[in-house]
Amino acid sequence: MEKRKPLTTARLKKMKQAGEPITFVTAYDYPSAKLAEEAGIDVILVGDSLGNVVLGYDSTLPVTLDDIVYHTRAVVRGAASTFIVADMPFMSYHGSIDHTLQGVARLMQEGHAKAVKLEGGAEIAHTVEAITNAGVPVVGHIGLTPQAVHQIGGYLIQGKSSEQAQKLLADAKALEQAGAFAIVLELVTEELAAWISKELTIPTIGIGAGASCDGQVLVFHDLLQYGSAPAPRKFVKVYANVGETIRSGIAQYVQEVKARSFPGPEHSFHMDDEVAAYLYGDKE
Ligand SMILES: Nc1nc(=O)c2c([nH]1)NC[C@@H]1CN(c3ccc(C(=O)N[C@@H](CCC(=O)O)C(=O)O)cc3)CN21
Ligand SMILES: CC(C)C(=O)C(=O)O
Repeated sequence: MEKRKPLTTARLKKMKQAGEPITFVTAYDYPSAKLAEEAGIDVILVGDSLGNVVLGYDSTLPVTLDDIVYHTRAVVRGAASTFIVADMPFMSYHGSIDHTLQGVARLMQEGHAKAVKLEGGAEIAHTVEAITNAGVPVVGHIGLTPQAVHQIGGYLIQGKSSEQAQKLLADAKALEQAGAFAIVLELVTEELAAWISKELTIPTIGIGAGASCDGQVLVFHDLLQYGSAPAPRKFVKVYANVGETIRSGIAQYVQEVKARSFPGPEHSFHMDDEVAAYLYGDKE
């Protein structure tokens, strides 16, 4: 495969200016990251959707900083040439700035991420600014912010009214002003995403936000139907059915072991004939 130039935050801004779509996908371990890199993805996000799709929780709230560090390390080993963003988990950036920066430091120094992502708008702009001032690139995330699911009252589309839409635009601008180099727009209308994308100089990365965003992001397990993810949501397109491939592969293995057709002679190791003959008592 052709070697690509390493991606930078400056290059992402140029891609927006040039109208070149930016591709993000989540990944959480070595093989998924390696495959994403080989497939030519621009950016890998070690999202806290980890909690849902890999750890089996029913929300992202139980995910810890340790979880993200551990998985980010594995992703970096699998995709050493890809720009990797690590999610700041629930409650890891709402205490003191010192506490927040300690968490950011762990994601960068132990996880080897190149950037971090935080959910929230104008109310966290000062935090985004402090992280940026420490030399760490930040991705914002507005619209549906799953860490606030209990406040929002569900995984609902955001920004449908004109007041909400104006607030989300103001949030996006506050994040840009605070130094964010990209903003994820999650589950907002296509119209609002188009408006925000036009008003910002930094790229917008949409998930359930329509085609006018500067880039797109999907959860690995959703687009590949890998594992126990529920029926695909409206904003997901299924590109492969890895879960079915895995299930049928294991089912065939089970069936062949039960039938004693695996392992076959070609999978087995053998002694020299004389040694075998000796052991079987054919000693004369
Ligand atoms: N597997 C997975 N994929 C994701 O995209 C994802 C996660 N997990 N976990 C963290 C958040 C939660 N997300 C979600 C979860 C549910 C809906 C959902 O059910 N949406 C409805 C629309 C709701 C409405 O009409 O307002 C849908 O049908 O798409 C959307 C995003 C996105 N993120
Ligand atoms: C869905 C994406 C944007 C995310 O935040 C995650 O994977 O946690």
